[in-house]
Amino acid sequence: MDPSIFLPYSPPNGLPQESKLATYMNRSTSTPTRALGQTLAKLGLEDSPTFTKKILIGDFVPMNYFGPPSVMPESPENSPPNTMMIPPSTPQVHQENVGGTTYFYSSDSMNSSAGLNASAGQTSSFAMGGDECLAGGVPSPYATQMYQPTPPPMHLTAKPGLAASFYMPDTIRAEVYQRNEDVFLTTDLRQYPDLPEAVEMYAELTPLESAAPHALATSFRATHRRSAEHYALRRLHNHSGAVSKRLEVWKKIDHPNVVKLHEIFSTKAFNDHSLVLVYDYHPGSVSVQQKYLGGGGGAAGGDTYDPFSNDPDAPRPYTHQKNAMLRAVAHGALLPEAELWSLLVQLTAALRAIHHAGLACRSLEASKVVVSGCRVRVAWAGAADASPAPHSDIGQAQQEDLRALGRLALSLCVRSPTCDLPAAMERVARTYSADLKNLILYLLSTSPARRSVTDLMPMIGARFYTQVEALQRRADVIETQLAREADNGRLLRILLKLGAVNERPELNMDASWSETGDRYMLKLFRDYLFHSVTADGRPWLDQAHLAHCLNQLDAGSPNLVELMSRDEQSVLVVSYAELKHCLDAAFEELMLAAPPS
Ligand SMILES: Nc1ncnc2c1ncn2[C@@H]1O[C@H](COP(=O)(O)OP(=O)(O)OP(=O)(O)O)[C@@H](O)[C@H]1O
Repeated sequence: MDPSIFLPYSPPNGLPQESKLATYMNRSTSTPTRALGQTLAKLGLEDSPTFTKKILIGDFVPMNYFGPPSVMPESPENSPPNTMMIPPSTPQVHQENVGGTTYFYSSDSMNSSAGLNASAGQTSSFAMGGDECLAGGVPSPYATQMYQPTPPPMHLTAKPGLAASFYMPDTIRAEVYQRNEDVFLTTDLRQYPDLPEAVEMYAELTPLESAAPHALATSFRATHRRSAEHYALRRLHNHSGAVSKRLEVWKKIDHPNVVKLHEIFSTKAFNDHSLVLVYDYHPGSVSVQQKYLGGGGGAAGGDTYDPFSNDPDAPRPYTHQKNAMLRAVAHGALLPEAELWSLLVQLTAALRAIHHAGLACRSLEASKVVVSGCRVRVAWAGAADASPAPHSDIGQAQQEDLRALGRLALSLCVRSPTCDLPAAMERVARTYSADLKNLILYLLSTSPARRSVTDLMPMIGARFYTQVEALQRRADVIETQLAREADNGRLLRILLKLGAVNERPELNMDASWSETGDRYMLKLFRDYLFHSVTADGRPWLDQAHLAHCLNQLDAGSPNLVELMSRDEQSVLVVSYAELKHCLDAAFEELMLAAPPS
């Protein structure tokens, strides 16, 4: 921020020279004290016992955190914090002693409309969005993009309310944490003594599956040595000979339902001639096989019957009535139809992209489709194409992809990796809609007529809109949470700055650095934020108040705040704009002294 935007400060007369405030005022040449609202008269600090080292908030307990409509800066970065309020003359600082406490304020500010936001309890808005951001009828572009509304006052003990107002819903958080956790999970690498430390630019190889003897391919999570990004590596063992040119086309496929292929290289790091395909790593992914057809809950988890078992004692599907089917859905044995459509819509979208690129998937099976959250992706895309296959007809392979999708859909319907076709179709007919049955029949068709993935669209029909709607709703929820978290990140950055400045034992051999100049003001502000107490001396913890004050600081609001010295002898009335300037200046000083990163 340009320091010239601040008016020069003329030292007041008669400050108690021994006070820290005087030190501050004498040293600071850039930060004027100004603007005290009418509400000063309401201050109820006279009764403060002088012997206690605490900052009373009594009257400061906010009835409403939003101050009166006030002039907002055009932008915190490039505009003066309150040019519209500051008269062009040098402000005169006055002091007044009330009950042993000295207040400092400027004469010009006596007529200021800016109130002591926290103490006044006024009901108008220090607006946080929309039209409320208008200041004196002038819309502030910065104000309109400021923050989520400050939540109503809530105390740190009120957990349920806090969770709703400040933190993201548990479901989203659990999903995020699960993904974060995934990349920290490590396998006991002693089980893999032959694993190289690094392969080309990839290190920290962690097998994604247990090692199978004589496997033709293995998969790893790895970390890029330069970017530290995680990638999924597919190693094709003993791959000698040419690499298909199709892999270059696969690299160009960038689709949300296809795991992206980035790089292909051969290596001898595994003591053979391996070909390694490098893909995006999607933490928390499990294969459709694992999620729906393998271990875990549901029919495939072993707690339900195999409807197509040859065992004559096994329950036959046709003996079950419709309500038994519905019960099975309710207990997770059968997949709800909506979930099936979601999987199918996403997989047809993937096939559409692959086929339009003139490629074929060739490996659309349950173990090669991965799910993370609601997203379904074709994994190891192109790996089946790694070796050139001169005799393969791509059109034929695409027809086979559609049949593979039909088989996968059928397996999901009956929750079994293998099934007898007529019996499975009968079950689909009894359990699911005719549309789903017809789609599967179409996909499984062996008719010589060439079918295209785009033919599937009319069969999916309105279900496509349901999927779009569901995705949009999810996006809405996530965007709302993102907005909150963006605010939290912003507040964290201010706190980090404050933390770096406050109580710093020394800077550039100056042991009093954090106690003098601009930093003294920041120390008092920190006390006001975190160490306020109630009238009877108990800690006053109100997260909404903290968030509100930090927001005002970040915005450089012209609203005023009272900062009391620890000896309670002085009260400094200062605007958030000034505090912001102090913080920026102090932090810049730190940055200059810090070694280059
Ligand atoms: N891009 C990816 N990001 C994250 N995890 C993935 C990715 N691709 C696959 N996985 C996960 O890696 C695990 C192993 O996949 P892989 O295909 O090697 O399994 P597999 O069934 O053992 O197959 P194969 O026997 O052919 O190696 C699966 O749990 C799968 O969910």
